[in-house]
Amino acid sequence: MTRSGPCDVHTVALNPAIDLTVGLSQLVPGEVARARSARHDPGGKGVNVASCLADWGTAVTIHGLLGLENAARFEALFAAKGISDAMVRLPQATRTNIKLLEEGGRTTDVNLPGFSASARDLAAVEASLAPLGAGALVAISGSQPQGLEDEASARLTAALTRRGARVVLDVSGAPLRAALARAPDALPFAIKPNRHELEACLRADLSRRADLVAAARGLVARGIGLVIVSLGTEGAIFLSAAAELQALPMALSQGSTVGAGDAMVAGVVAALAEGLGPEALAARATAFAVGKLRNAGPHLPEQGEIRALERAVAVRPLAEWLAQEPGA
Ligand SMILES: O=P(O)(O)OC[C@H]1O[C@](O)(CO)[C@@H](O)[C@@H]1O
Repeated sequence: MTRSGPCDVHTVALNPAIDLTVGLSQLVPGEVARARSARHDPGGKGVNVASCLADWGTAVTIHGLLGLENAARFEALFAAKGISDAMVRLPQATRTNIKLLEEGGRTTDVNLPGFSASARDLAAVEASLAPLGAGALVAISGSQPQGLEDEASARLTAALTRRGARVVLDVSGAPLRAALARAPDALPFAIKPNRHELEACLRADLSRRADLVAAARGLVARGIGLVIVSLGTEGAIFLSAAAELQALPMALSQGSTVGAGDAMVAGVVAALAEGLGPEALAARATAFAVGKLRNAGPHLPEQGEIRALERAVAVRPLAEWLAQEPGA
């Protein structure tokens, strides 16, 4: 595997998780379910992003917080994939999140709150990111542990942005709202909410395409370089000052959808690191997400398969998608 990338690439996971994926024929709430299979994978958004980037051949360092009690599973992943480990250890256990995967691919996630962290722990993560400035690309992903202020990810983003790093931020809820409330010189370079997360953050109904696009354009006008909204089987929209695009994946395989969004973030980071233009970036990000569906755990298929998927992604002007409002 070739290592590539003129940029210095990093990810941040403040609240990683071991994903316990339980295979069931069907989930019926309130009834006893007999599991057909179970597997444990090191996960959490920042871990998944780092793992997919490493599979692609990008040299990557992971930062954030990790429970000392069950760190071995993560350390084994980092060692196997050559991921540089700069995570701060807490004398606790990393959470286990439950993924109930039914035949046909429908997944129900039960995400636990995880360990508690303090302002001092966040300061230790900030210290590990302190050397990063211009030339660095940093993906900050996932929820924040209990004990940290809603501002935690926004604060890391602001410091990195002010030093000239580009931050790709994939958080939701109050942490996303806090990051978007910042002054233009402290905003992330890119965000990737799904439609529901953007609606919750902006407290707006964005079910109509026109409203969704207007909201995304508003964020670009405020100074976010790249706004990506993921739309499940409808693909994703990509808006920047340079281009407005929709990328539509080919027929999807029926694997667990867990981590597909993280793979998309990894694809965005890989594309930015390689200096790809907007169309190629949209195709790369979508191919990573589709490729991830084919694999259990935080793993991408090999490069050749991703490049074939990339060629099969349909990227078109956003105006075409906008003109086809369902029910209009
Ligand atoms: O940090 P959150 O929002 O609780 O999400 C964590 C979950 O998301 C995933 O990263 C998938 O996106 C899982 O690996 C993990 O269990």
